[in-house]
Amino acid sequence: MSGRVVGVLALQGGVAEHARMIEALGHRPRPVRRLGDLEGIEALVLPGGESTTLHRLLTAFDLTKGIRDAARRVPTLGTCAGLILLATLGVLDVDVERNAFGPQADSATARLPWKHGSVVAAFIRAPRVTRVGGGVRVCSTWQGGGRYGAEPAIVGVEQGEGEQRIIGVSFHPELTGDTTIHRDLLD
Ligand SMILES: NC(=O)CC[C@H](N)C(=O)O
Repeated sequence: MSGRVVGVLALQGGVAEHARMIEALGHRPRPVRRLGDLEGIEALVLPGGESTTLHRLLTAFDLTKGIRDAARRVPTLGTCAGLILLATLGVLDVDVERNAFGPQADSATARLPWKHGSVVAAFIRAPRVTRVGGGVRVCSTWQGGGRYGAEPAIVGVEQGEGEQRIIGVSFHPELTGDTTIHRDLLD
């Protein structure tokens, strides 16, 4: 067996899509539903969903501290509501505004810059980043069709190096079939 064991928070939201993408890249997804599931993981993904629900479930399943500790220990990706979790758990030094690009009906797909390349991104009731801390690098911005402000919004960030890297994106890379973000996290 090769590849990384990748914990995927599996309380609610787009779990299966992330698991499929992780597997397609030669890694081993492991659903995380209880504290013991975090043992031995070599990367962590927090999928999108509904962040209020996810917070409640993290509390109900007694996973808040475990997820916070794991995110500081292994490369971690949060997508959409997962990005909101990373911000509110205090592990990614950003502030976010929820539902910053309108309702479900305004869902959109766009090709965005990602570091030296690009990524095809799906936005579904997506948040945007309103503040980045000193150690946070902006990797993606989106004009959002110009409807949600004159300035491009920050929709992809990265903090830290190596195993302590944390990537947060407003969008759903797992829904477009574009593996750029997952490869960046895992390779
Ligand atoms: N697609 C998503 O993850 C949506 C996030 C959701 N709007 C929230 O604020 O929790």
